[in-house]
Amino acid sequence: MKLIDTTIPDVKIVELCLFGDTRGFFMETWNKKTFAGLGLDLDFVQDNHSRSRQGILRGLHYQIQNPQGKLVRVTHGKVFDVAVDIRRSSPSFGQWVGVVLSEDSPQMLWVPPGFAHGFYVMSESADFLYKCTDTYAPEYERSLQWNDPTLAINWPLVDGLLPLLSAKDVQGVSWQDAEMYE
Ligand SMILES: Cc1cn([C@H]2C[C@H](O)[C@@H](COP(=O)(O)OP(=O)(O)O[C@H]3O[C@@H](C)C(=O)[C@@H](O)[C@H]3O)O2)c(=O)[nH]c1=O
Repeated sequence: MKLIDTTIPDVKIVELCLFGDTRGFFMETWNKKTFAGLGLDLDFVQDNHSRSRQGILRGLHYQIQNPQGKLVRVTHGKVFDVAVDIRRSSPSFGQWVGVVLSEDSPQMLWVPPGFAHGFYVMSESADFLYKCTDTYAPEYERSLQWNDPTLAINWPLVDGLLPLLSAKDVQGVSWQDAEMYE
């Protein structure tokens, strides 16, 4: 297992060790000690699994209190996964990282607390799994507009079609009006 840097130092791609044989493959996807050895000393308290069809965009979400760090991966399909730094005090405040995660590549993404997170489904459908460092707190949940012009995220939209959003995400707040972390 190793970490790969992204353009935002706190966001890491986690490259997994995949052992393939005639039966298929095996890989460790979470090992507290190994992660601590890589500098990510994490305590997870919730695991989530969502399934979405092509063109769905979930996000960009964050909790203004009880921020969640998320270790995310895709077990079926392909998504474009995005983390936006919304910590005012951070040198990378307002920057975003986009990474393609798919069933074909043994990679996960570490999205630390203090980031808004979202993903867009590029394949026919996708299964998205993630571990969280804090529990779901809907009263603190916020949705940041996926297509805010200040962020200008380069979503790889299939056939250039607008993504499908939840009612909540349609009401996403602009970068200008969004509550941020200090
Ligand atoms: C996120 C979440 C949702 N739910 C419920 C609330 C609701 O009825 C249903 C669907 O919730 P949502 O529409 O918020 O699900 P979704 O849009 O998939 O929300 C997720 O999006 C991605 C991008 C993230 O980063 C996650 O942290 C989370 O915010 O599931 C829980 O019970 N626990 C949870 O942790």
